[in-house]
Formats: sequence, structure tokens, C-alpha cells
Amino acid sequence: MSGYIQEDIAPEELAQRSELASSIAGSVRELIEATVRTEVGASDIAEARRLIEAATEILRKDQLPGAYGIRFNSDGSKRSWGNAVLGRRNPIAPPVVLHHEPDHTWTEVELGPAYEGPAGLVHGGVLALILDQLLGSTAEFQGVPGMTGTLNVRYRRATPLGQIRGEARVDRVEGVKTFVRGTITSAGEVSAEAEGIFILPKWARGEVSDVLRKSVGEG
Ligand SMILES: CCCCCCCCCCCC(=O)SCCNC(=O)CCNC(=O)[C@H](O)C(C)(C)COP(=O)(O)OP(=O)(O)OC[C@H]1O[C@@H](n2cnc3c(N)ncnc32)[C@H](O)[C@@H]1OP(=O)(O)O
Repeated sequence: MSGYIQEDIAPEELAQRSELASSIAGSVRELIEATVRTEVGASDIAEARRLIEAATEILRKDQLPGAYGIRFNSDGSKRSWGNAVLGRRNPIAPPVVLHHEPDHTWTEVELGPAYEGPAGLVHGGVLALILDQLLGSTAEFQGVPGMTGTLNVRYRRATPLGQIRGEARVDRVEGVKTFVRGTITSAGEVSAEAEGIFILPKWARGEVSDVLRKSVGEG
């Protein structure tokens, strides 16, 4: 399967790249939020655009041929820095940082104005996005990975912008299908709940799935 890349990067070098990735994505995330909230006039917008275009040109000096993909390192670690939810190099990602406990996975993340749907509330699609990744990564961490086959989300109450907590656990495994349940909690109350069926695709059954099961890390 293309997009899965094996690398051999020394730990110090990896740590440095990781720091660089987080720093540039953090700056652009700030820029996104500032763009959503700005009230400045035409001349400030024109000046800001000039600077943003200059920054884009600098980043374009050296680019990957396509998407970041999923990268496995020789030390057994794994990176999905372009991932839309977790990607530390992706300013669109909140980013979500997952904490894996023996029987469940959780995250706490701040969702600001860039994630708005209804006024002052988190967009339902953003919650589904986060739940998809949270539930999928939970299955993966438990050694029963798969692609999302089905994701059902029940929005029980509105989720205000701000801090949310996500939690998920594997409910059961039936052959190549892993059933995972999860919740989004906001201000101490469950605002959304989900059940996902994650299916190990045909191409990943056998040897490939051993590699996927053994790799650890982000994404
Ligand atoms: C790999 C590591 C990744 C690791 C990735 C970890 C990160 C996850 C987080 C990110 C999640 C995503 O965004 S994933 C991206 C969004 N999802 C996708 O793009 C998936 C697109 N769909 C597919 O690729 C495929 O349709 C699959 C993989 C879902 C299933 O195809 P398949 O591999 O041919 O499966 P197949 O043998 O036919 O069926 C196996 C069993 O699953 C059932 N089944 C088939 N499709 C579905 C379905 N949509 N919902 C429910 N159940 C289904 C069948 O009835 C059968 O049940 P039985 O007869 O055995 O009872």
C-alpha cells in the first residue's frame, strides 16, 4: 500500500524535526485563528497577504512530492504528521494528543473559533472527525486496527467551543471487525457518543497487519 514509508532517522534528528514541525504548525494555527477573528481593514489585509505569500514561498523551496503519509522509523516508532486530527505538522489538526491507557484511550483538546459550526458551538463534523480518529486509534493501540467501515455519532447536546474530553474503548472484536465506543464530554457532560466498526482491509491481513500491530506512536 503506497504512502506507508519506512525510514531510519536517529533519535536526536527525529526530536529536532518534531520540534520544527510543531513550531511551524503552531504558528499557522495561530494565523488561522487570527484570520477567523480579524476585523482589520483592506490595507492590513493586503499587507498580511503579502507576508503570508512570502512565507508560503519559503516553505515551497523544499517540499515532499505529495502527502506526508505514515512513516515507520527503525526504532519501531510511527509518525502521521500530516494527519487531519493528530498531525503535528498539520495546522488544520487541533492537534489531538492521544493518551493510551491499558483499557481505554483519552484526549483533552481545546477547540477554538476555527472549529465553529452553530454560533459558539463546535461543528458536528469536527466532532465526528475527532471521534473517528480517537476510536480508530483506540482499536489500533489495542492491537486490532482497521479502517473505518461505519461510524455512528449521536449528538446528545450542543458542545460549546473550548475544552473537550474524548474517551474510547474497544467494545468487542468479531473476526476482522473491531467495535469501538466513545464519547465527547464538555463541561462535565457527555455531548456526543459514537460507535465505530473498524475493519482490517484485505490488503492488510497477514504480514502487513503484524507490522501495523507492532508499530507504536503518533497516529
Ligand atoms: C489497516 C490499518 C489502518 C490503521 C488506521 C488506524 C487509524 C484509524 C483512524 C482513521 C480512520 C479513517 O479515517 S479510515 C478512512 C475512512 N474509511 C475508509 O476509507 C474505508 C473505505 N472502505 C474500505 O476500504 C473497505 O470497504 C473496508 C476496509 C471497510 C472493508 O472492505 P474489505 O476489506 O474488502 O472487507 P470485507 O472482507 O468485504 O468485509 C469484512 C467484514 O466487514 C463487513 N463490512 C464490510 N464493510 C463494512 C462497513 N462499511 N461497515 C460495517 N461492516 C462492513 C463485512 O460484512 C464482513 O463481515 P463478516 O462477513 O466478516 O462478518
